[in-house]
Amino acid sequence: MTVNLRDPSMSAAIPSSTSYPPVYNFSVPSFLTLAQGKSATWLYTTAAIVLALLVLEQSVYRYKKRHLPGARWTIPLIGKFADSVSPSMDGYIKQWNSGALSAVSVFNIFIVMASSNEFSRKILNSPSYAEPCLVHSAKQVLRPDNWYVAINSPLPHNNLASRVRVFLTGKEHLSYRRGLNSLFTHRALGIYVNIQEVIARKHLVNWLDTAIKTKEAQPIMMIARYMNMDTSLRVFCGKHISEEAALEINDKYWAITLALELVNFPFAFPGTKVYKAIQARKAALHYLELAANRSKKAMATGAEPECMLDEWVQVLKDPSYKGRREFTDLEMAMVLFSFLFASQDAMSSGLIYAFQHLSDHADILAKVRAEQDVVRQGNLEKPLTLEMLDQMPYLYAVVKESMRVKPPVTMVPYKATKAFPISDDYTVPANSIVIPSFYNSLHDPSIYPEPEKFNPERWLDPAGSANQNPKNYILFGSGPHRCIGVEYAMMNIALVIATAAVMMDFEHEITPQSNEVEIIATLFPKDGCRLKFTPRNQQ
Ligand code: HEM
Repeated sequence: MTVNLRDPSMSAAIPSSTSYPPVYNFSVPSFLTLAQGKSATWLYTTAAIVLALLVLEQSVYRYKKRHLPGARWTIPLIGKFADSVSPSMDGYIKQWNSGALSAVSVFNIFIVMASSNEFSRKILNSPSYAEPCLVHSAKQVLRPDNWYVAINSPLPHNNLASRVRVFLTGKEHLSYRRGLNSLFTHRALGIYVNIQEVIARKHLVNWLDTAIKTKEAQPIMMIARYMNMDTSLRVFCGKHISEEAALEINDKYWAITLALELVNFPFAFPGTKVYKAIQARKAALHYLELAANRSKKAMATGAEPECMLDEWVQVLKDPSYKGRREFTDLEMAMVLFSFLFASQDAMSSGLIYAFQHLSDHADILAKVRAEQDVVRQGNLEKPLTLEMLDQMPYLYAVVKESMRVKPPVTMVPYKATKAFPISDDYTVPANSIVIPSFYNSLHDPSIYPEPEKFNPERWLDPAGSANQNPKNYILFGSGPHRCIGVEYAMMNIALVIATAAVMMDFEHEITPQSNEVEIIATLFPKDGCRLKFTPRNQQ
């Protein structure tokens, strides 16, 4: 991060009240002197107040920062706003490497960045001191009238009816989340894997068709995002959502990704990014609500669950289910939307880098294929099942390693709800943002020798340092808010690359931007990962 420090000596150049205003050599009409005298006083007062505020701003920053690494002075009013507008990986790495804890201020919001595994885990596992917090635009997109209020005001429980619950905190979060866990059981994943397989094949066939026509490499960024969205919507809603609706949600969802900047125009006026994102959310919620309604009707006929909604409706009907209660269509839709919100960018990033890593390492791709041949017993059309995936340790090592090298989510903002004594010599001031970062944990050379190297083998040795230090693999978070979709996410990325590996060959067109990272909510290769596909064995 570049530090554009304002020269502290500049404050000395501000004229003192004794030398200002300068004396002019012309006479002032008498009717103006009174007004001039008043405005001069007003000017002095304003200047004094501004100066006092600027001094106060610096003092508060210095007081909160104490000995932590970080700029000695904060840029008045905006702090490191410029860095947050166009974040760069190099900038973040510099910040993380400046210390296990470091300080930064943006628009007078005091931020403590934690880069070590110890401190990052401590933040994630200290719910009585810190809780997740979303950037302002995310609150607006996720419906400010629900989850945001849910966290900040002690409303009676039944008033929480139409809120996205996954970002709740404390006991309410725990009990709500326990209910959602039933959507990711082994039984449920068994239903999803069939859907994922069908959707992945459908999209990969389309990728191949286009490639055969154009005979050129194409960036997979947007087509992979679409595959991912289609998969999520089918897994969540099955046949209760139409092709057209899935397409519309996908088209509009990009507006949501683009709105997830740290700082956005504060009002959602038409034309602003946040406005477009809110329109996209409204469209998505409309279709998801319809799907919830259709699922309830289908399950009432005694049909077998075919998607996440069906599974949920079925579980809720079970008289022995502890968290049994009614969920409105809108409530269900909002939970599904929060899953989309939590997963679309992270999953797309994970998937795109998995393709990039595999196409850059022919030897590793060959091993993935060899494993596929064995488990599929030579039948490459054979649909994958959970049991088959369980027999693919190499494939899972590839997925795990790909996301270690390029973690989709590098940090998660939390807020200190009270003074948080994070270390022996530093207490995070109450109401500061405190950000656990994952990158250094995942690139620690003492745990992952040659950390930049894509080396799936490191996960195959149970006694190796990678497997011996599972706490370092903090990619999905830790503690009460750890990602609820871990298994599902791993399974989906594994399934897509396994299917792609058996269906086609892919060649990476390396450009000067291939190894540069673009941060759009999550990490992406700057050139969108340009791949040339050909049907396998038919080059
Ligand atoms: C590669 C894909 C994914 C990555 C890297 C990822 C990463 C994360 C991370 C880092 C967190 C925050 C954890 C914390 O604060 O300790 C999180 C939370 C969450 N994730 Fe994921 N995630 C992924 C996929 C998914 C999927 C597929 C779903 C759902 C279908 C999902 C749903 C959620 C939810 C609901 C939360 C909030 C949990 C809570 O507050 O209790 N994620 N994820």
